[in-house]
Amino acid sequence: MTPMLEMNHVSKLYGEHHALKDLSFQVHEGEILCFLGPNGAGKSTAIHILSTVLSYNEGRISFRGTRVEEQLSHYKRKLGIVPQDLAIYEDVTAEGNVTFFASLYGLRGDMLRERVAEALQFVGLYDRRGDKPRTFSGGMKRRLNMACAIAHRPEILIMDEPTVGIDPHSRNHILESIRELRDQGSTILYTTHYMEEVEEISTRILIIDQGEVIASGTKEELKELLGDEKWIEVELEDASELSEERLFRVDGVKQVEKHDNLLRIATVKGIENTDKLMAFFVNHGIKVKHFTSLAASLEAVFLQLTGRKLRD
Ligand SMILES: Nc1ncnc2c1ncn2[C@@H]1O[C@H](COP(=O)(O)OP(=O)(O)OP(=O)(O)O)[C@@H](O)[C@H]1O
Repeated sequence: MTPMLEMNHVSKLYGEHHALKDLSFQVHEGEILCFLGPNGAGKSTAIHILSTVLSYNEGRISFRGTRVEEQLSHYKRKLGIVPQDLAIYEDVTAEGNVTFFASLYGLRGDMLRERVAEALQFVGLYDRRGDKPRTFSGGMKRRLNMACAIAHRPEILIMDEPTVGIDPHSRNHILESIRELRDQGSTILYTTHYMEEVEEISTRILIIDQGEVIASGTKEELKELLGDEKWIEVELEDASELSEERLFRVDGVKQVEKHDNLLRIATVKGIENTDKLMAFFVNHGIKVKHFTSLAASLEAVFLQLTGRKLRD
């Protein structure tokens, strides 16, 4: 089946720096595809290129099999974009904001009024439609930002970290709205560095690091990459005396990543090695500040693939 949207071997350079390196992926109809990656991974760059506000150096982007550049105005009408930075007018009512953006997509008359009301209801701001965003909380502004992007019923909704720094109520509202939109037939591309959100809403995930896709799949498929590994995180008071080589003598230790006084140790799942690891530090007179066993999470997958945490 032809993918809805496709990036093929796209590279983006800032001077000598590759923000995207030969990035390829497909977005299929009806999915919630989440881009997960640390700050600077290239998520926003990819989103800006797909939104057509940023050029790229190499590669090809297609919408339903045809190059985007060959159908630019048609493609743009199918898009809904929720940018990372708020794009709303603080001194125009909520209704005025949504009306303005929806009319840019060609909606007029009764249809425009209906869709604006529907979008405001959808994000839970209908009762505040006559108020100006300057009186809104950060979460309400984010929800209004979303209403502006959905009133014209886009086929594909692109959201760039839409929940950064907002209250839990608005965050939950946005996440629930995304699932509902998908149930109504929309396709969603969502970027975040919050793995909890990815766990909650994704139907598929692309893990991006340093401008490259390093893994993709459903969360279950990605967790299978962990195989028989279990990660343990240990914070030491002073790791300068630690011999990493000796750690490998502890049964089950497969990999050790050291960042100052923080150790991340990959061990074989099932071997009861936490006691032995603790004993190792005690026997070597190394004080342990924290000792945590990491759950089989997307964070652990990222750690296994890169040796770093998502938010290092
Ligand atoms: N205008 C620019 N000029 C130079 N370098 C840039 C520019 N925009 C982004 N970069 C670099 O490109 C890389 C990718 O940045 P990008 O903003 O796409 O990452 P991101 O994954 O969206 O991160 P964040 O979560 O912080 O938004 C980073 O190394 C960044 O420093």
